[in-house]
Amino acid sequence: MRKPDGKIVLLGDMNVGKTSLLQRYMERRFPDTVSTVGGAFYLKQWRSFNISIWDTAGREQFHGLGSMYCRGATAIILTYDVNHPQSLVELEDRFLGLTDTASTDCLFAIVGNKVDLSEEGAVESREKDGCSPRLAAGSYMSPKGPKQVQLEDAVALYKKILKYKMLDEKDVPAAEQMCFETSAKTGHNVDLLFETLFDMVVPMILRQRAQGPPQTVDISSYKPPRRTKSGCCA
Ligand SMILES: Nc1nc2c(ncn2[C@@H]2O[C@H](COP(=O)(O)OP(=O)(O)OP(=O)(O)O)[C@@H](O)[C@H]2O)c(=O)[nH]1
Ligand SMILES: [Mg+2]
Repeated sequence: MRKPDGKIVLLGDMNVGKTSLLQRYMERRFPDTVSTVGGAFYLKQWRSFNISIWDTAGREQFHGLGSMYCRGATAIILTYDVNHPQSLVELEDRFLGLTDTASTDCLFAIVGNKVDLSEEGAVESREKDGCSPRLAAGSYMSPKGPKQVQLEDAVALYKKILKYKMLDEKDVPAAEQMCFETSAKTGHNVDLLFETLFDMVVPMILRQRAQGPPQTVDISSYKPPRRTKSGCCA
């Protein structure tokens, strides 16, 4: 198997929907999932490039593995559940530190999943199904509450990440471009998320290729200087 050209890693608390997002994108469906053990990956061919996408376990007991999965990552998707504010807090408290092993120019996307469970998301998906928005907005049809985490909260986290990584806002993609709200259930924004990242990862792969392999010293070709009589070691 050819070595992948780029690596994308999904991180985030358990139950936020990392596996579901990946399956929605790769398999075009929303199957029942079981909580991930360790990690698993898919290979995606994007143009002429092979990109590996790693799904990781959010459960605390697997936390130690996170930084291993992030090693050399070209992009990291930090995932939270828009209906659980604590899952956004966990991204900063528990997951950001795991990304220290990623590539130095690693991209970060912040993804709020399960928007279909909140009022706005629910109305949106019913509109798509042909229901009138007026009816759909009626309380008897919308037992769902408002979204608990706003997009601005994700944007604020993105800016904190830049600070943590000591990156300048003008050198990286804008927060508005890198914060997404998705639903693995309806497919809302899922293709947009992955394909935006693939398009951003490709120039990084090309840049890394142009720089060539890391500079190393070939000790097999090293010839020690010949000792002479006049030399101090003679
Ligand atoms: N309504 C709704 N449910 C979702 C969505 N995404 C995932 N779920 C459900 O949330 C639960 C957890 O989803 P997973 O994809 O297994 O979550 P995970 O982040 O991979 O969890 P770990 O593997 O334990 O880290 C499952 O019951 C999914 O069906 C979504 O967009 N909308
Ligand atoms: Mg999972």
